Amino acid sequence: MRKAAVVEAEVAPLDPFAGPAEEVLSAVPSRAADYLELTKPRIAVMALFTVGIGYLVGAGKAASLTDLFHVLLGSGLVAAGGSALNQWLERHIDAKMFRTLKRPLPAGRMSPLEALTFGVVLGAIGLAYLFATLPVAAGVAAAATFVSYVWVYTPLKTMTVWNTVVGAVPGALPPVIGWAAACGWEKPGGAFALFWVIFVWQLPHFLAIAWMYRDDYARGGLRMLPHIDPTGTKTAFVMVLTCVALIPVGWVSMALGAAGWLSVVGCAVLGLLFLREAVAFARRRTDRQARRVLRASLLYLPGALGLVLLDNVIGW
Ligand code: HEM
Ligand SMILES: CC(C)=CCC/C(C)=C/CC/C(C)=C/COP(=O)(O)OP(=O)(O)O
Repeated sequence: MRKAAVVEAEVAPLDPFAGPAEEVLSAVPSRAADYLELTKPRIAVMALFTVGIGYLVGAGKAASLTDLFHVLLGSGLVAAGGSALNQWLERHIDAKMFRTLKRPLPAGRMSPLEALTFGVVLGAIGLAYLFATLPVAAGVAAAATFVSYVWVYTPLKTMTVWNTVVGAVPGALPPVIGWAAACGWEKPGGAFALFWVIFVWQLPHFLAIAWMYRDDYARGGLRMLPHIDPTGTKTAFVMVLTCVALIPVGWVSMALGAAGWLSVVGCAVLGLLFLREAVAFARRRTDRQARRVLRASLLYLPGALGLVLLDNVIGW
């Protein structure tokens, strides 16, 4: 009995914000819940938030609810399809890791063909929808996101610790999809500013996760930085360095025409709060502190991007 309780504790995912959303998910009929799980809904929601910010900042006063709807729907389908294909490709790896073994494929609740079909159909419909309704640049950016996430980043996870830097490219492209939906190929400076914020943000975000699940990743044969850094000093160093790089993002965004003074000050404050958690991790490299860094990352991103949007709305 005691042993079962210990295994259950190991299997349970470390969820920074476990709460009512879990209850809602578990209330959904299991077939639908399996399809939903295949789309990694929480990451998708945050990614769509960044798509929306990209569109609204890019479009400015010319923003239209119709185009916002088109870009969110098309990107949502592409993101969902990409996540399903990521899980299809990694089904054998996911079966070896406690965090992922309850997913529909490793748990045997869904066949690989079903997941593959679901991923291809959603991805294709999403891309076709974006090309049909918005400037071609939006479809191109979404296709680049899809291909680099599924076919470049995912296979690299077992090959090199640099996979995280590669994975940060598709992670940072969603605001570019939004921007491209508004501006096409024009005014790329603002799109670059948003790309940069999210690119850099992902490194401390994921290194916290990689540290918490380092044994699990090793079991799955995935090469993450803690794998070659058992003491955590390198992981902490990169985490601190990338949090420092987040402090001037508001200023860079202003210089590139995507934000104003509110973002300069606000992003610096948010960056310092994030940095404080990373520095605490550098001092005490515990799972508990890594989880605090993850939680800080999940507060930083909506906060910083929300400020950038507010700055733009004030300027309209
Ligand atoms: C290199 C890129 C990234 C990697 C490898 C990564 C990986 C992960 C993993 C493995 C989790 C689950 C943590 C857990 O089970 O406790 C997670 C959580 C999360 N990630 Fe990321 N992520 C990346 C980028 C992003 C991006 C671009 C976004 C959205 C803009 C995002 C949003 C989230 C959110 C909202 C959560 C918390 C929800 C959840 O636990 O499912 N991540 N990330
Ligand atoms: C079109 C559009 C909006 C696309 C979204 C692209 C996006 C948000 C990519 C996320 C990047 C990423 C590497 C996430 C999770 O890692 P993982 O897949 O390694 O996580 P896992 O270990 O849970 O499988």
